[in-house]
Amino acid sequence: NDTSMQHRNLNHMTREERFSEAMRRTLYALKVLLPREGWTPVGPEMKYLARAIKEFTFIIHAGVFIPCIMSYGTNEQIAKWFPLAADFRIIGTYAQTELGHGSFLRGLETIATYDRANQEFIINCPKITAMKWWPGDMGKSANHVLLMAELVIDGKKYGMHGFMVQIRDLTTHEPLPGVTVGDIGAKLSFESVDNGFLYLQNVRIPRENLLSKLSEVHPDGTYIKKGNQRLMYGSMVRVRVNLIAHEIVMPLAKACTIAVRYSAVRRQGLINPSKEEVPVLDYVAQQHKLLPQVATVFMAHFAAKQLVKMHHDYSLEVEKGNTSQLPELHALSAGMKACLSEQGAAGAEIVRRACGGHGYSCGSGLPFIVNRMLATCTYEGENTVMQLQCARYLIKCADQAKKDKLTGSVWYLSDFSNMSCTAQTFGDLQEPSVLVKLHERRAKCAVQHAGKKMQNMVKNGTPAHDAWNMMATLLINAARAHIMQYVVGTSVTYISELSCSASLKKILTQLCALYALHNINSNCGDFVKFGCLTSAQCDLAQEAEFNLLKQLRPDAVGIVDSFDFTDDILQSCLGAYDGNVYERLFEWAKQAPMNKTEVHQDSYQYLQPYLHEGRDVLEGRGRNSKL
Ligand SMILES: CCCCC/C=C\C/C=C\C/C=C\CCCCC(=O)SCCNC(=O)CCNC(=O)[C@H](O)C(C)(C)COP(=O)(O)OP(=O)(O)OC[C@H]1O[C@@H](n2cnc3c(N)ncnc32)[C@H](O)[C@@H]1OP(=O)(O)O
Ligand SMILES: Cc1cc2nc3c(=O)[nH]c(=O)nc-3n(C[C@H](O)[C@H](O)[C@H](O)COP(=O)(O)OP(=O)(O)OC[C@H]3O[C@@H](n4cnc5c(N)ncnc54)[C@H](O)[C@@H]3O)c2cc1C
Repeated sequence: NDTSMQHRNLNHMTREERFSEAMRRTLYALKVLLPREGWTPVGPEMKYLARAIKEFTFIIHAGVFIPCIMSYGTNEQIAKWFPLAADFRIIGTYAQTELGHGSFLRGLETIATYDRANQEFIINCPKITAMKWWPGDMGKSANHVLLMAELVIDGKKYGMHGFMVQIRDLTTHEPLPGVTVGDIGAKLSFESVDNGFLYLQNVRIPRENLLSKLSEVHPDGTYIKKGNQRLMYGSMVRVRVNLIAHEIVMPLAKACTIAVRYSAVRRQGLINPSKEEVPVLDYVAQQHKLLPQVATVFMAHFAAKQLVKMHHDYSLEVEKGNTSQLPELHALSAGMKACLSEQGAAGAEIVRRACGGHGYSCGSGLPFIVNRMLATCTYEGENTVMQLQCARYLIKCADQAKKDKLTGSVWYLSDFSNMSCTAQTFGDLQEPSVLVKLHERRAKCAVQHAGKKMQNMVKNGTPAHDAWNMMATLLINAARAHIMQYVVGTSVTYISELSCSASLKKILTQLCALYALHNINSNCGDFVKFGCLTSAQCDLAQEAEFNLLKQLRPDAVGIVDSFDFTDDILQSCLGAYDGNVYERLFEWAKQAPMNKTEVHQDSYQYLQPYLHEGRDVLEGRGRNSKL
C-alpha cells in the first residue's frame, strides 16, 4: 500500500527510466521498508521482494555476489565484505562469463598473476575475448566484482579462483585506472538490469583479495589447497536451486493467472450453435493449453521445495567437511534448472498465445513475462550444457547400478522389480502410484538406452568422447526423463504428506495427475518404445487427461486466484482481478506516449504534403493521379 512501491506503467518508460526506477524502488524496499533487527538481503524476506516488485535490481548483488562472499570467503573476509554488501555500502556482481566463453569454464581467459614482490595479483584481460560480458548490475551500478579468473603463480596455472576487485571509485563512482566498464546495451528482457562489460588491464589487487576459503596463496607465492575444489562451482549450484522458485515458478504462475482469468472473461464463438457466445475457457483446446501449465506451477513448486531442502542439508554437511552429496546435487540442480526453465518458458508462451491478439499487447503483461523467462534457459548454465551434466551423472550411476543398490534421486536405476503397467481404464492411469512408476520406468529405460548405445559404439572402436557427442540427443532425453520422474515422484509424496482439507488435496492430486499425464501424452513415443505403455494404454492416457481438464475447469479461476498476485504486480489489463479487460486496455492505450498529442508532429511532417494533395483532389482543386 506504500505509494512509493506502486509501479508506473513500465511499457511507457524508456530503458534508462526503468533502470533508475527499479533501483529507487529496490533500495526503498530494502533500506526503508524491510529492514528490522537482524534482517539481511539474503534472508527469507527476499522471496517476498520477488513477489512484491515487478522489476527490481541488484538481483546479482543480492542473489549471487553476497552468497559467494559467504561461500568462498574466509571468516575474516566475510567479516570485512558481508556487512558492506548486505547494507548496500558496496555493490557487487559475479563476473565469470566472458565475451568468448560462458559454458566452458576451463576456457576462461582473464588472468590473475601473483606478484610476489608486492604481494599483489595483477588482473588482466589479455585479449578482447577475455573481457567479462553479461554480469548483471555490472554496467553502471557495481563498484566491486567477484571476479572469476585463472590464477597464475610463476607461470603455473591453478584454475579458476574468485577475487574481490574494486572497479569504481567509492566517492565519484568513476571507473578506476585500468578499468573499462559499461552496459552491454538493449536485450530481450531485464530492461531494468545493467548487464555489463568489464575490460581489466593491469589492475592490481592485494593478496588478501583472493577469496581463500578453498585455497590460499602465501606471501612467498606458495599455493595451498584447502578443500574440494569442486566447491568453486558451488555458487552456480545455489543459484540454480534458488532461481527455480523466483524465475520459473513465480513468473509462470503470473502468466497463468492472467491467461486463465482472461479466458474466463473473453467470449468468442459458439460451441452449441443454439446458445450464446462462450468464454474461451470452455473450449477443451483452451483448457488443454492452460491447465497443464497451471499444474506445472504447482509441481515445479513442490519439486523446487524438495531441492532447496536437499541443498540446505548438503550445505550443513559441507560445513562439516562432507561434500559427498555434491555430485548428486549438481546433477539434480543442473537438470531441474534446465528442464523446468524449458517447460516454464514454453508454458508461458503457450498461455500468452492462448490470449489471441491482446496476448501480444504489452498491456497484457504477458510479453514481459515470456521474454524474461526465456533468459532462464541460458543464464546460470545454458540448458543443453546443464542437461549433459545431469546425463553424465546418470550414466555413471547406471553403470554403478549393475553392482550396487543405489539411493537418492537415482534409486530407480537399480530397481529391477516388475514395472509393467496393468492399467485397464483411464481411471487406473489417474492413480498417482501408477504415474510415478511409469515415469521411473521411462527414465530408467532412457538412461540405459543412451548408455547402451554409447557402449556399443565404443566396442566398435569409436572413441568415448565421440560416442558421447554423437549420442548427446539421447543423453539430453535421459536427463529430461530423470527430472520428470523426480518432479512427479516428489510432488506425489509432497501432496500425500500435506496436511490440508480433503477438497484441497483432491484438487492438488488432480493437478499432479494432469501434469504427469500431459507429460506422458507429450512423450508417448518414449513410453511405448520402452514398453511402459501399450498403444491402447496411450489412448487411455489421453482420455485420462481430457477427463481431468473437465474436472478442473470449474475451479480454474479459483486455483489461479490462490496465487494471490496483486493487480499492481501483474500489471495486466487482461488479468486484473475485476475482469474489466476492455476498459483497462482502452485506458492503458490512451496513456501511451504516442497519444500524448492528437497529431504526432514528428511523423506528420512527412505525410502532410501528400495528404494536402489528396485533400485538393477530393475538394476538386487538384488533378487525380494516373494510378
Ligand atoms: C533481489 C532478489 C534476489 C533473489 C534472486 C534469487 C535467485 C534468482 C537468481 C538469478 C536470476 C537472475 C539473474 C541470472 C543470474 C545468472 C548468473 C550467471 O549466469 S553466472 C554464470 C553461470 N555460468 C555457468 O553456469 C557456466 C556453466 N558451465 C559450467 O558449469 C561448466 O562448463 C561445467 C558444467 C562445469 C563443465 O565444465 P568442465 O568441462 O570443466 O567440467 P566437466 O569436465 O564437464 O566436469 C568436471 C567435473 O566437475 C563436475 N562439476 C561440474 N559442474 C559442477 C558444479 N556446479 N558443482 C559440482 N561439480 C560440478 C562434473 O560433474 C565433473 O565431475 P566428474 O564427473 O566427477 O568428473
Ligand atoms: C540475462 C542474463 C544474465 C546473465 N548474468 C550473468 C551474470 O550475472 N554473471 C555471469 O558471469 N554471467 C551471466 N550471464 C551469462 C550466462 O551465464 C551465459 O550466457 C551462459 O553461461 C551461456 O554461456 P554463453 O553465452 O557463452 O554460451 P556458449 O557457452 O557459447 O554456448 C552457446 C551455445 O553453444 C551450445 N553449446 C555450448 N557448449 C556446449 C556443449 N558442451 N555441448 C553441446 N552444446 C553446447 C549451446 O547450444 C549453447 O546455447 C547472463 C546471461 C544472461 C542471458
